[in-house]
Amino acid sequence: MKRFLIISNRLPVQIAISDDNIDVTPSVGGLATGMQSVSKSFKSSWIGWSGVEAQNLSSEQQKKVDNALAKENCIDVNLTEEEVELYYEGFSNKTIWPLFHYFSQFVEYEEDQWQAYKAVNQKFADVIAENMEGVDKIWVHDYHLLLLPQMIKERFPEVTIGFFLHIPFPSYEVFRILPWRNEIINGMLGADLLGFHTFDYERHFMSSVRRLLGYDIQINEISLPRRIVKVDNFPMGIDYDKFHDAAIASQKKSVRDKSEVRKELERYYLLYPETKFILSIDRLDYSKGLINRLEAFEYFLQEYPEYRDKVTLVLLAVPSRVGVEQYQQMKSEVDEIVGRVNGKYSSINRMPIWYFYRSLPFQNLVDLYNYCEIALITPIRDGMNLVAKEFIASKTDGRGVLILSEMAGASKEMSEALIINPNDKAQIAAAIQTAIEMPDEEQIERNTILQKRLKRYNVEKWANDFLNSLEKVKMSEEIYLAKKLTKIAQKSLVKDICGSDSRVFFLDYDGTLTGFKNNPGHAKPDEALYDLLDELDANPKNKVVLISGRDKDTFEKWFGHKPYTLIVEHGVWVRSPEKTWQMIEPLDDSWKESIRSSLEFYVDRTPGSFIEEKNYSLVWHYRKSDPELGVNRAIELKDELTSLVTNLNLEILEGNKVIEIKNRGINKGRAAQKLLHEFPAEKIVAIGDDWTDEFLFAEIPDSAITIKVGLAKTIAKYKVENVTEVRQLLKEFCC
Ligand SMILES: O=P(O)(O)OC[C@H]1O[C@H](O[C@H]2O[C@H](CO)[C@@H](O)[C@H](O)[C@H]2O)[C@H](O)[C@@H](O)[C@@H]1O
Ligand SMILES: O=c1ccn([C@@H]2O[C@H](COP(=O)(O)OP(=O)(O)O)[C@@H](O)[C@H]2O)c(=O)[nH]1
Ligand SMILES: [Mg+2]
Repeated sequence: MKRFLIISNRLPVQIAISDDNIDVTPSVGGLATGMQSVSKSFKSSWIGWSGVEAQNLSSEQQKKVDNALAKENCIDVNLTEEEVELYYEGFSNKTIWPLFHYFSQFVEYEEDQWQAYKAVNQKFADVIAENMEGVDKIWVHDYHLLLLPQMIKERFPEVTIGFFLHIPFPSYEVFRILPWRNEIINGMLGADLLGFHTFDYERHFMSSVRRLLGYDIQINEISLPRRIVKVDNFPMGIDYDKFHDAAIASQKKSVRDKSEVRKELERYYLLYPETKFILSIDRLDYSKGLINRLEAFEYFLQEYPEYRDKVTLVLLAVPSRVGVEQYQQMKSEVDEIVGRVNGKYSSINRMPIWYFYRSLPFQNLVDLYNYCEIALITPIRDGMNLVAKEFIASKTDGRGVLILSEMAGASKEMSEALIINPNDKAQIAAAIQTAIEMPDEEQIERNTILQKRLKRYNVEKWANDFLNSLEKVKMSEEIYLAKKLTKIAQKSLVKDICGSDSRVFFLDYDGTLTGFKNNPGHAKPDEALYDLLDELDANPKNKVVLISGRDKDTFEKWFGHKPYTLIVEHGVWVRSPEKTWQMIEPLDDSWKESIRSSLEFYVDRTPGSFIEEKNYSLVWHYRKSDPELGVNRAIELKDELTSLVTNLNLEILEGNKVIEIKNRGINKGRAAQKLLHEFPAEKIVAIGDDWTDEFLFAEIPDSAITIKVGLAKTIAKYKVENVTEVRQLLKEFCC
């Protein structure tokens, strides 16, 4: 049976060494808690860091660590103290983490941290390489390992790679700040499937790909020169039943078996039955918005004095990344505010904030979720936030109110919560009051909907969805590659062609014989191309037909002196060798003025775009424009032209970053048919890259050898990857 590998910086268990004892404890944080449930239900090994700095270990201890991890199906990537400092605390948590959470003021740009980041990603690739036996799929997680997909793809091109980002992907305007932005995007594009929590993160990523690398994107697929990468959003779920069942079981426990937390909460409640517990749980991280939460709570106590004796904020801050300065600073700030609020609003018996700086075992956590009436979750930015989901799952009688920041990925799926802006103290305070006063029926109504969704789209479903998509990507990749011209097929084509007595070669120009340039006028034929076409044409058995959307004057300039047949403007004009240009059929151009004014309006509003005028068509080019603006404007323009073109008997042709308006019914297929009528040939070859070439493939006889350049969908029989391969093939047809 095939194995698959899960890769993340932090393993689901953490190792602590004291004297000769090895302590294995579950890791804290959404990735580990969520994926832990997943890894148990699949046959997989998990590769990551155990939390121990390797150079402190004797070989005896390392052996013990490895054994302890092996029991959990985990494999250790040793990190040295220096690597932890530069790669984990450094580039991961001082550069990417703050930048991707929009804290650009905290971002460090240190070359040595970047170098360490690359080296550790490579180290992960090495450990993966040692464990590849029987592996056909690898699922890489999170921002520590953004370069890893490409590193694996280079070494193991056959293996299918999925990548999931657990934190936000920022808007391009923020991402572009990073000096190493291109390397990072390219690293991620080594994956076959890229997953994000929300559609917003996905579209931010796509925008960066478009702007930085200029790749073509069709809805959620990116066409790389040799591969397709699929991008989608998969909002991570939780192990719903685990929380829900544990909460039910806990309620049934006898006093003796109850957790300390539960006993404490119950005792307090007996004394002060009017108390509402407001729960706040997260890692102590500036992205989680602890400061603004505490300030909003303080504001609430100040502005709503009637509630002072009726609320207690249970604040659980889990220690995290304590080696990073901002985290240390924040700890002091939190301590200070908690002190201030408690100092100001405590009475002899009551303290408004119960503050814990530690992590709690699962059962205590569930009891907190289950017992506290309100959860106050106010991150400034958060990839997802599983705590919000766990709180709702642990509500056994449907009561409970969730106050959730609109900046958490989870808010996209949890609109039944009270959604707040984490920077708006007054709004948060008002939400606390609403939560306290919310009637039970309303709480139950909201939570029933939330619970149903969380139970259905749980973490297992999330992982299955991701892995199924990964499987499909593999399949569609196979379909894409299915038409790829193999060496064997090529040999037999060449044999076929060379054994025949007459052949016609229909060759598209841009994207087929030459690569694209920003300015179409610069995509001139080079000497090697002239030589190749001359050689092909020299054989009297061959007829070379260049068939293009280009205008007549350009082709006259470039190929007028050559003895090839030229068909231009998608089939308006033909020029046979040693003859003059002829119109294939009579056409009208009186419509141009009315269309031109529409196009000019778009040129004015779309910097970088321009109009190309041909004899019987007008073309709006947007290759040099902002890619997203260009696509949007193209949609608008098409929309605007639709009614105009029908009345004028025109049609719109959408090509590669161009929109062309021309007389209806004129296309390369029709022109090729006419030519074949005059010059029937034993063998017909047609090569093209654009979808306008699909007309050509469709209209010529079924026996023709049709070849698409690139990976896109086609009715052609074969695909080649690029201009170089086209030229190599034509060279072989010179026989
Ligand atoms: O490993 P640490 O440095 O101790 O940090 C803990 C984890 O924090 C981050 O969690 C994120 O993943 C959650 C699940 O997808 C998501 O709900 C949350 O919004 C994210 O912040 C981090 O992404 C993990 O890699 C860390 O292990
Ligand atoms: O003492 C604690 C507090 C929290 N958690 C877990 O830590 C995770 C936090 O994930 P979240 O997505 O909310 O944020 P992250 O810390 O990953 O940014 C949740 O699954 C919690 O159950 C835990 O294991 N022990
Ligand atoms: Mg072309």
